[in-house]
Amino acid sequence: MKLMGKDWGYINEGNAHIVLQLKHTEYVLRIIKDGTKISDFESVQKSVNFVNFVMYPLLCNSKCVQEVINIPLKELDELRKVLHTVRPENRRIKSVLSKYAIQTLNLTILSPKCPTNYCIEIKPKEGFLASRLKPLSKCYYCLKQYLKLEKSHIEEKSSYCPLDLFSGNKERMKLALMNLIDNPQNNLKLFDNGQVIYHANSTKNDFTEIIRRIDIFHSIMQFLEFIIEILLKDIKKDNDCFEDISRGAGYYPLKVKDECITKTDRDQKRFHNSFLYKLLQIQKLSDNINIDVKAIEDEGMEYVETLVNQVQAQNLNLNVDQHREWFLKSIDPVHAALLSAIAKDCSIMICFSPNFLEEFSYIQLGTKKISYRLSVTDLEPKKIKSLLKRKETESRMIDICKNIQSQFLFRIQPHTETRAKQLEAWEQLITEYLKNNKLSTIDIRESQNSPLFNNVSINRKLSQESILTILEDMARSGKAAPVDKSRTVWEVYWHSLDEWGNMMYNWASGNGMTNSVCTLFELREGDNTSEEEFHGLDMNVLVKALKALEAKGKCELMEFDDSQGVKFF
Ligand SMILES: O=P(O)(O)O[C@@H]1[C@@H](OP(=O)(O)O)[C@H](OP(=O)(O)O)[C@H](O)[C@H](OP(=O)(O)O)[C@H]1OP(=O)(O)O
Ligand SMILES: Nc1ncnc2c1ncn2[C@@H]1O[C@H](COP(=O)(O)OP(=O)(O)OP(=O)(O)O)[C@@H](O)[C@H]1O
Repeated sequence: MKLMGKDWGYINEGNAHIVLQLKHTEYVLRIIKDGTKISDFESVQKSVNFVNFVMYPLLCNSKCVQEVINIPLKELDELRKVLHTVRPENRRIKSVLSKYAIQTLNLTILSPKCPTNYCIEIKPKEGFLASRLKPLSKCYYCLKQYLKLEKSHIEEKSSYCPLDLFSGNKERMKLALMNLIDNPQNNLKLFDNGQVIYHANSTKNDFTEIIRRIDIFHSIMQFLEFIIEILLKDIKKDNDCFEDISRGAGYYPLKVKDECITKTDRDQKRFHNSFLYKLLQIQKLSDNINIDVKAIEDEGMEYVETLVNQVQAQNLNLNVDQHREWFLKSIDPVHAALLSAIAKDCSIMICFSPNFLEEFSYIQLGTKKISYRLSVTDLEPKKIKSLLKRKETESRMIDICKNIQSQFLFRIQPHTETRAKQLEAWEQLITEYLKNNKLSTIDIRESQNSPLFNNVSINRKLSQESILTILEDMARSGKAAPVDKSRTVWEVYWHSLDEWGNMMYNWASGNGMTNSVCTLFELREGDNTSEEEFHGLDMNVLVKALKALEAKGKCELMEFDDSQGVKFF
């Protein structure tokens, strides 16, 4: 069948749109999948205006040409039937198509004039560690991998981390892209003249074969350098700046890490005029904004018109730095969070061709000039309720991650580096627990009754043998010592003996107590020390700390008939 008199082909689809290319033209149709609510012309037009006048200018320097098209109902019905056979099964659940479609540039091709067009699509996701996730040191994408695994949406966790891609550090960016190639999921695709040739089920060998077949790059590494160059390029100098990147070679080893690396700023700032940095800035608009989304009652789409009206009434060009900064500062925080949500879910499309075309930017590769265009898709407005959904997803992911982290804690790891991290985590847990409960001893035989070592909520106990391993490790750095020969009862020093001694000495000298005698009872339980950290300290630890102070000549311990005392000098 033809679509509005044109040959067409299926490109791909997401949750909300099916994208069809209109062959021999430079356009695609983004067919809207209708849910319970049928799209009306006015709302589709508002959404298109929002992309044209707000989202696209915020992110790209070129002009966006989206328009609303009316598909004849007869064609739409036929299209639905034909599409059924080409759509992936997991997407077929939504099959009501709107008669209003969005016509826009085909971003998988540079131009229908080029016989060969390639495109890489990257859905980069959130490129920074959101404040709420900092305690876990895991970014949103990496956390969501646990959730996807739990729901069997993926078979294997990806090692891709958006923080690497957005770091501005070229080596880390290569690592990010390599990890995407290894496990692309819905974050990486390659197209050849609009046909997907690399997708979620492809393997790295397929990628090697594709790069060989494309016959532009001499290795995957060189291809990645080409992509990185485009992502970091100063968009203001787009047409006159080119670089020879033909040195690309070598293999960057894939690393496995269990924390997302946040150290980026210095590199990122060097690229403040790049597309990647602009995208990150919009994504970051949501951080540190605490919005009570539940309190917002409307359908949550009014902002679409409000923002377009503001841009038009004030004649703003959001390509221009000053206009953009002013605009972003002046808008409602909820609206800023919505812009951020869109930027966190968009796709970067880089199409390129070995057929040089003057009207496009290019990268010099040895003697070849590779024309390209960088663009973004999926910039449609999101509903306010998607902010709420995200908050809930975050909370679930935090719980899953905490569970996994504590399960990991309960089996002492054999691998030296992992084991060292695990012991460190346990030492911290033990000291904090004892400190909060004003305790100083652990009896290993009774440990199974302690909530510290017996986590009922996840049904995990730490074995007596493992507890001994941890305490022995703490003893090596003077943070614990066995009390008995069988090494079952241990004193744990959440401050070292020296630190305790100094605290008592400072208290005595600060309160005019030097050269006079006070009993250990007064020191430990008297009203004068009730505000001090050593108040209530275990008697054995207190005496040991005073003995260490005595050895330094700063006090003298004394025995009376029925009690002990100390004189500070
Ligand atoms: O927030 P996330 O990470 O769950 O993103 C959703 C995407 O999941 P994924 O990229 O696979 O993690 C999700 O992608 P998929 O459909 O899984 O390919 C959609 O992009 C969804 O957007 P919308 O609600 O349809 O507008 C996205 O939802 P929102 O951007 O509306 O939150
Ligand atoms: N203008 C375009 N030109 C060519 N291909 C496109 C274009 N826009 C989107 N695509 C392709 O179609 C896919 C689906 O489009 P898009 O991401 O816009 O759908 P969506 O349903 O809005 O996504 P989501 O699931 O994130 O809501 C994209 O991942 C991309 O591969």
